Amino acid sequence: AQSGTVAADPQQYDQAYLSPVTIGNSQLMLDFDTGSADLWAFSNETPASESVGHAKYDSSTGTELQGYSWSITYGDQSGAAGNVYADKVVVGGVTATKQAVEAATSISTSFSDNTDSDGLLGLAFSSINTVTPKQQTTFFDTVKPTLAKALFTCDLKQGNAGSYTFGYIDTSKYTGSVTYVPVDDSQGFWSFTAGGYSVGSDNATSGSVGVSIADTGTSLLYLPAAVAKAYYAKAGGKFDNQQGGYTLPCNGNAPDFNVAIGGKTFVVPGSYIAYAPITSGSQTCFGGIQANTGIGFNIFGDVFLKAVYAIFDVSQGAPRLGFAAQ
Ligand SMILES: Cc1cc(CN)n(C)n1
Repeated sequence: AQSGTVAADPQQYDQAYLSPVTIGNSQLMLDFDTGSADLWAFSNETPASESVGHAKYDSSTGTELQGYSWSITYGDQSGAAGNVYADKVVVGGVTATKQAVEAATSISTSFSDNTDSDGLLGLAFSSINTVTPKQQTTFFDTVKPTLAKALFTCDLKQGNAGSYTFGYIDTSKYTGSVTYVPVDDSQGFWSFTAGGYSVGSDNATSGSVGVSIADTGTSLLYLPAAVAKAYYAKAGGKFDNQQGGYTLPCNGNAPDFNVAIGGKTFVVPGSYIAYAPITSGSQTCFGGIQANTGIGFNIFGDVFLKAVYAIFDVSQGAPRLGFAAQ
């Protein structure tokens, strides 16, 4: 049975985390994304003008799936599209001998401009994979039957390298016990229900945060508008239309955000919520908590995930998420 671990290296401001992946004879840095289900990469089929500074997948090592294609648009309106190959993919020593690899033939500018990232490796449920005419499986679903345990874990860190594991839980990565909650995979996401919340030292949580997805591919923590409003009322922040979201002082006094999941309270340090100066050197920071307006559910992105050790577990039959403090 297989198991392995791979580094998750943060980009500036932890905007995304990139991990080394070998596809055929190509080595690329991919953004592991539990909020989508396509493994796609810059490739020899990507226009040279769109792939300056990126490592590319050389599809000559793969077997083309004739007539297959893919096209994806993410929540931030970035997107890509292209052709499909079957090729060998290795992540942290875990090998998928015939993984669907989606070679990009067109890519939006936000991907072309981010030269740290050579593509995405989707870890949501394969039910939302975009390949047509026959949907393909994610890397995790492809290797799942060969893994020691049918699970993967995520240990992201603020401003430091974290890691993903496949097939095992690294008990040295967390403190205390793991709290498991059921996952509703009907929309293809790792969706769970978060409970009460509180701001700052008063850790008696109240209210209900509600339906949420665990999404490593999203940088921030998107919460109900009322919860975001309550947080910034205590944090001395304000909604800034020009910035397109809440901002707050970068002065190190941002209060923690506490949220109950499965009856256990998890703490997001205020320092994670003073996310990044709105412009270089500014004393005003863009907020790591934003309203989920227009999304329809909460997104527990990297601002939350780097405060916990997260276990994405289908070993029990029904999918579940485990969270532990780190
Ligand atoms: C590229 C990308 C991935 C995600 C989250 N799934 N977003 C919002 N953008």
